[in-house]
Order: sequence, then structure tokens, then C-alpha cells
Amino acid sequence: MSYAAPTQNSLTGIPMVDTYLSGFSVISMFFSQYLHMDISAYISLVFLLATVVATVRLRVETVMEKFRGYFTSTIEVRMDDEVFSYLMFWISRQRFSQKSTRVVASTRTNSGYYYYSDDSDEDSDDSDDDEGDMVSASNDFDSYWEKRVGKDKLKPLRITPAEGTHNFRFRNYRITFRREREEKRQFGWGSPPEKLYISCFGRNPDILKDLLLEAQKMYVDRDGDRTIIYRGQRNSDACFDWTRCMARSPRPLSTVVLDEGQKSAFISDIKEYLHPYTRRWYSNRGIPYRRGYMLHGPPGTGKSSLCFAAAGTMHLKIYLISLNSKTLTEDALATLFQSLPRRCIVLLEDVDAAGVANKRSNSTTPSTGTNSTSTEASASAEQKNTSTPAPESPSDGDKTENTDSSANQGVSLSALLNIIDGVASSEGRILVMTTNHIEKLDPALLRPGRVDMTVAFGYSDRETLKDLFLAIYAPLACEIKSTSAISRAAAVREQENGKLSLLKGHAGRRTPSTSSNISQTFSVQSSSEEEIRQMAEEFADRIPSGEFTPAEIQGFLLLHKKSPQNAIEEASMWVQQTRDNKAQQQTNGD
Ligand SMILES: Nc1ncnc2c1ncn2[C@@H]1O[C@H](COP(=O)(O)OP(=O)(O)OP(=O)(O)O)[C@@H](O)[C@H]1O
Repeated sequence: MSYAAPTQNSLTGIPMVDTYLSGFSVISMFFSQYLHMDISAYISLVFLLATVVATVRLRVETVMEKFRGYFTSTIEVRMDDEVFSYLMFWISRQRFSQKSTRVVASTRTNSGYYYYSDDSDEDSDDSDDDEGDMVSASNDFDSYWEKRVGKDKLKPLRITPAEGTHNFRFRNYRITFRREREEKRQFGWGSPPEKLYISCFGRNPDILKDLLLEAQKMYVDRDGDRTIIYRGQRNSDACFDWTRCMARSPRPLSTVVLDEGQKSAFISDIKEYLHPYTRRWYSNRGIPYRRGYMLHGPPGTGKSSLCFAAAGTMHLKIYLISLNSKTLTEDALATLFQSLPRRCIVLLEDVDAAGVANKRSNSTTPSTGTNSTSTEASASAEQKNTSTPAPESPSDGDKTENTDSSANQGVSLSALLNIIDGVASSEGRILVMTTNHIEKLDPALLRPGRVDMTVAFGYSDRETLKDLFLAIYAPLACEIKSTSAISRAAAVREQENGKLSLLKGHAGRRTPSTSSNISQTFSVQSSSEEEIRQMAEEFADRIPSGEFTPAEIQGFLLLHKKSPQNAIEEASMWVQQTRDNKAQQQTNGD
């Protein structure tokens, strides 16, 4: 065998090849020194082979892809949609997820994009209402709390299949689940966004749609009758979108203390608006199917509470926007309004925010004190308080007239007016706006069509004071039932413990009775409803009417939640103290 020393020519190309095939120069050196072979002579052949293999692989993949595309049905689910949360929630509860050998363990299954992290605890084992917990907390709170805190530290783990392809069966169909990461797009600070694919064999995707419907149902059923709240906020792509932020137990309407007439007018109006007949009525007459309410009054008088209670009563979701948000632009607000579902409550808080409060002309409604405005507003509310849809104003010139610059002032009045009832504005929603300063608002915002009913909230009058007292102290049927059930359970346990200690011959020291502990913890006192009503009158005698907000009164009563008698005795002192504090704050403010 003759040895051909590597020629200058063949070796000069090696460093360049090294950039493509790292280590090639070392291997080439090894071959030439020990085996006396110049492998650089084969470079072109290697490249040719590699190209052929790559081309064949690409062809095969393309053919396979086409084959798959033709003979399978696939649904793609993107992370920026709520369906992602449905599917992941459902998948995490399937047996194949638990058995898979490649999984992702996390404390939540939602996308983190569409779904706010607070919500991740929603389906955790929250047994705060559990009667067993109440018994043990009444027996020995410290050890109950230690256990509770220990449990809370351990967040339930959600196991979902890792990236890649997984197969499982759904209603006897073989389904392929694929999870992919979009490495090219970074998702805020977190990991890149993901895409999910579910596929089945055949050209009929119905089974996949059924799967998604089941996933949606499982996800939605978990909410029960809770009120779901979405918030309009910026996502990591810097776009505004609705983010589900919490699910709250519905607030009974009866817990909102407000003049019964006003309360029932508000609810009846919403019910009538949601009636299918009304929808047709609006459409037949060419009137945009929208309804707006303005709730106004000082802070802490129950505006948000009424809105939440109404949403709970009507099983509607709340879409919350705060006009005070520094990052909310007019475009963002318009986008949020365009992506509202058909039936929902949009809660627009603080409509007296900077840009909106700038009236079209300074000569409009002069600014007055809160109390007098409240009365005026109530009067105007009465005028507008009609379930008949108000006619659209003939001219919408008010939308375009606004000359105020919105730069750095948030959403301007003209933009808000356009968004609320512009041509592109969605239909079917219920708009509830709240403000502490109705006197600052331009009449254009309050005109029928934009605001169809106004509800005025004010400081607590005598009736409100009594109702708030009753709301805290009157025995509730559900609590009486559960307290007596707990007491019965505790009594049985006590009896069993007693028998046990007798059997063991422990006559010893007796611990205080559990059932008496519970009644001490839960029952305010053994006052009858009539007596509580009597006390409510006494309480109302001691608090001046029209001076304090319901929130302030509720705060005071909560300090004495176990003793209405104490609340009555300390009421006058609290009034004096609160007045002094307010005066002090005012002096500091000046
Ligand atoms: N009319 C009311 N009936 C029952 N509870 C009330 C009432 N007003 C206030 N509260 C209680 O006071 C607290 C604050 O009430 P809420 O948030 O509804 O007030 P608000 O008028 O919306 O205040 P803000 O203008 O500051 O948003 C809540 O805990 C609520 O239960």
C-alpha cells in the first residue's frame, strides 16, 4: 500500500471544514499519521452523502406530514386563549397524565396568560367551611391553625404531560396530544408560549370537539354558582386583554343595604333587559341593544357591592376596568369593549378619572358639594329611572366636540363616549359605571342611551343603620342549622370520649364541654330576633343619621360582632372618636 502524504492543497481546506464539522482537523490528523490516509479527499463525498440523506429525510417528513394532514384531524389550541386552560385542566385530571413517564409538575394548570395566578388556589382543597374544621377550631384553635397552615403550605401539584407527543383514549378513540413550545417568541419574563394539538385518526374532527366541550364543562362546572371576575389588564405582549382574576362566592342581594325600591328597580330593570323579548324589541326598532347604569355616591356606600350582588343573582360574569389605570389607553379600552362576551356586566370604576372628568366645556354643570349633588342626582335618577329604552339623541355631535387633550390623562371623555355606544361597540352587555363625584361628569356621559338608570348611594340614614345592625346580628337560618349540626356532632364525640374514659377508668379532670365551646364561638348570644330588632332601634338612636358611610358602620359593628350590647354601649364614644379623627385628618390635609 503506498502512502500519499497529504498535499498542501488538500490540507488548506481543513480549517474551513472545521467550522462546519468541528474536530475534523484532529480526526484528519489522526488518520494521516496513524493510518496513512488522507480523509480530506473524501470530504466532497461526505457532503454529498449528507445532502442526499437530508433531502430524503425532508421528503419523507413532508410526505408523512401530508399523509397525516390528510388522514388525521387536528385542533390547535393557543396559550393566549381560555381554551388552553380548559384543555390543560381536563388533561391534568386524566389517568394518562398521571401515568405518563414525561410530565410537567406545577402548581397550576392554567396558561398564566389567560388566567391570573390568584385563581390557582380555587380548586384546592379549601375546607374552611368544613364542619369538621369548625369543631376542631372551637376545641383548640391553636392546634387547628397549626394544621391548617401546614396544609396551606403544601400547594396541590398539577401533573400534566411534558412537551412532545402523548397518546390516550377518549370514548374509545385514540387521541394524540402534542405539547409544543414556541421558542422564538418570549413570553414576558416567563417561559416561551406553548401550543397544544389534539388529533384523531380520520377526517372527522367531531370527537375532538366533544373532548373540548367536555373539558370546558369540567372547567366551568368547577366554578359552580360563583361570580367570575375578569379584569382588563396588560398581558406580557403589552396588549390589553381580559384576564380572569377571581371567582367569588355570590353575594346575596339581601346583604346590600339600600332602599328596597331602588334595589328592586335596579334588579327588575336588568331582568327586563335580559328578557329575550326585549332583545327582539330593541332590534325591531333599530335601537342598539345596550343598557347602562350609573351608581354614584361617596366611597364605601355599597356601589361595588350592589354590582357584585346583581351579577351573582343573574349569574353573570363581571368584566372590570378601572379608568384610573395609568397604562390604559383609548385603543386598549376600545379593544377590551370589542372583545366582551354577549351577556355580561362591564364594571367601569371611577368614571370621574382624570381624562373623563374634563368636561367638554367648563360652563357645564357647576360643581357642588357631595350631599347636594347626591340629591340632584337622585332627582335626575328618578327621571331616568325607566325601563323603557331611552331614545338615542338625534345628534351625536357631543362625541366629536371634545377638545380636551387626553395626553397623559388616561382615557378622554370623547373616546369613552365613542367606546360606550359607538358604531363598533358590542351589544348585549350591561354597563355599570361607578363614581364618587357625579358632579364632575359631563352630561353627555349621563344621557339616556349611555346611562339609562342612576342609583344614588349615600351616608347611612336611620333605616340603613338598623339594617346594617340586623345584617350583622340577626340569626341567619343557615348558620343556626350548621351550628346545631356541629354541636350535635361534637356532643356525640364528647359522649364517645366519655364512655372511653369510663372504660379506661379515667375519672380524672374533665375538659370544658365542646358543644358549649362551639355555642360560645358561634352564637352571638341567645337573643331572639325580636330582641335584636329592639337593639337595632337603640343603636340607630345613638348614631346620627346621614353622617357615616355603611362601610364605616360595618367596620364598627365588626369590632363587636359577638356582642350587640357592647356595640350599643360604645356607639356614642365611637361617633365622637370618628369625628375627632376626621377633623384631625382634615387639619393635617390643610
Ligand atoms: N350599602 C351597603 N350595604 C352593605 N354593605 C355595605 C354597603 N356599603 C358598604 N358596604 C360594605 O362596605 C365595604 C365597601 O363597600 P363597597 O366596595 O361596595 O363600596 P363602594 O361604594 O363601591 O366604595 P368605592 O367608591 O370606594 O369603590 C364592603 O365590605 C361592603 O360590604
